[in-house]
Order: sequence, then C-alpha cells, then structure tokens
Amino acid sequence: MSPVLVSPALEAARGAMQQSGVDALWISQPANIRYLSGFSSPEDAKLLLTPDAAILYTDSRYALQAAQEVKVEIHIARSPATLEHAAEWVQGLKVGFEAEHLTVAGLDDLKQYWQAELVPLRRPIETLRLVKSDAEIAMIRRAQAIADAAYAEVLPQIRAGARETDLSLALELAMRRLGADGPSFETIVASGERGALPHGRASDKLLVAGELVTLDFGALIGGYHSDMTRTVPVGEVSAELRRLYMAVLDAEDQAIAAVGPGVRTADLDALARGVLAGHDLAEHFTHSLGHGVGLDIHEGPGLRAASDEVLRPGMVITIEPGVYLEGVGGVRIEDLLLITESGHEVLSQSSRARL
Ligand SMILES: CSCC[C@H](N)C(=O)N1CCC[C@H]1C(=O)O
Repeated sequence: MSPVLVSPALEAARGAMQQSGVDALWISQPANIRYLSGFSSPEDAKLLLTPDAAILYTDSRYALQAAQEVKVEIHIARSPATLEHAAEWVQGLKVGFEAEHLTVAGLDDLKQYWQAELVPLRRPIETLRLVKSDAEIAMIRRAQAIADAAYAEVLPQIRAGARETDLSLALELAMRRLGADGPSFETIVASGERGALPHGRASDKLLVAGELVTLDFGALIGGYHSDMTRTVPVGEVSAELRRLYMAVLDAEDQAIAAVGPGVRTADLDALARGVLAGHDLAEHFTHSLGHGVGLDIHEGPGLRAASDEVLRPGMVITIEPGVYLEGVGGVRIEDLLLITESGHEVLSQSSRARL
C-alpha cells in the first residue's frame, strides 16, 4: 500500500472523487496523470486513485524515470497485466473513469478485468486544473517569457523574401536555446492569403511586401504551455488590411479591458464579437475568443458563447480575436492573461504592431 499522500492535487482529486460519489478514479488523460503524479511521460501511463492508494502504471521503458519523478506508488507492467494488478484494488468498488478520454475498447477491457461498478465522469480532474497554483503560474510565466524573448530575436527576420518555415524554425530554435523543452504546438506562420487559415502551419511560401503575416506560437516548460499570436505587416500594407488589423486590435483591447474575476467567459466572447460586428467583420471571426492554458494548450475555461464558466483568480487564459477572409488574408492578435484578485495581468509582453 502506498503511503497516505498529501499532495494538494491528489487531495483535491480525492475530494472530487467523493463529490462524484465514486470510491476510486481511473485516470487516462495524459495531462491529468502528469498533474496528479508529476510523471513527465504520461502518454504511456495510467493512474489509479483510491482513498488510500495512488498507483502509477507505466512500462519498463520508464522504470527509472518514474522512480526519479514520481512520489506515488509505481507499478511497472503492460496491459493487461496492468489491469490485472489494478483489479485487486478496485474489487467491489465504484470506479469513476474519464468519459471523454477512455476509448470504447479501453472500457471493454476494464469491464473484462475488473469486478467493479464503472461510472463515467466528465472532466473530474480538468475542473481542478482550471485554477493554477503559484508553482504552475511560475512555469507558465517562464514559458511565456521565453516565447517573448524568441519573438524579439526573430522579429528582424520578418521581411519580404523570408520563408514561413524558416521563421517557424527560427522561433522554435530560439525558444529551445532560451530554455524551453520544445514548442507548445506546431508553430503557425501564415502570410498573405494563407492568413485566412486560422491553423495555417508554416509552409515554404515566401513573404511578399504588402502582406500581413500571422505568427502563433508558444514555449513548453515542465509540461506547461504558453500561447501568443502577433500579426505583422511586411512593409506597407493596403488600407483594407490595415482596417482588418485595427478592427481586431480594437476587439482585443476591449476584451482584455473587461477581463477580471467574476466575468462570464461567454460575455467576453460576445463583447469581442460585438466590437467586430461594429466593423462589419463579425462573420469573419470564426472561432472562439480564447481558452485556458496550462498542461494542455487548450483547456478550460473556454471563452465561447456556449460556456457557462466564470473567471476566477488563478486562471490563465488567452484573448485571441481574429478575422479570416478567403482570398484576402487574416489577422489574429493573441495575448496570455492571468486572472488576479483585482483584475488581470497580461503575461505576454511582446508589443503589437501599430499600423
Ligand atoms: C494548434 S494550437 C493553436 C493555438 C492557437 N493560439 C489557438 O488556440 N487558436 C488559433 C485559432 C483559434 C484558436 C483555436 O481555437 O485553436
């Protein structure tokens, strides 16, 4: 039996377990496993949490790494031996599982190997991750500072003739050199008409004078992400592109000014959409205003119409309005914000272009 664990995250998870009316939790979502155990290769692990045990299951490739990183009990095995071992712990219990992360085959396996009542739960651990601890905020702050520094290094290279992939590589190299474990996600560099692709991966296209280029990137440290976007003119741009840019800047400014504890995320999304409607651009804002950032690049709270979430101090969110016009291009400006007791702090420090 593992020692009684006092990690705040595990304690909170046990609280969530009780509230959901289950005796144990079977965790398969990688960021949730990392959050609860500290294991840095959670894609190849599972976690079982009972009232008096926490067991990380991983395979022999990670035996040493797990012993170095993890404070909970470790069991080295591959499925189905994993499930056979866990079966002894869950016998006769009500076991919650993550409905959004267990495959149909995974659930079949649990039914085959366990004599337990299986209870689907929605986001049992993600809910705990919404509000970050001071240590988590420090990691995200560092990741963002690295992304800002990398952007400052690469900015002079954003000029006519530069290749999108060279800019993405330069950003990723600079972030690694500055201490990142890697990029947060595949860096987006979308210039000219490609700017109409919200997730336009860097291509071999060369930047042309008169275009806008959107760069969306982040750094990863200790599993924590940062996320920011800048749209930059390549030389002089047309009055139409300038109009698009100023409209998005206006939407971002107004949304950021409204961010604070107690604010409904759906209201922020509506506010930004309203600003863009005032510029006749609402139909071109085709995604949500933003999202939480932490161990996952996209996590709660969602800043979208269908969300009923309310901002709380300690949440880290993006504000990222954008407009996308096929055949013309696009603009997105994104900053990373920490919700504080009195309002917010903008964590991303890079200046935005003023056209
Ligand atoms: C592939 S991760 C993309 C990160 C980016 N900052 C982002 O979150 N978005 C870009 C377009 C909208 C938004 C999204 O919802 O993906």
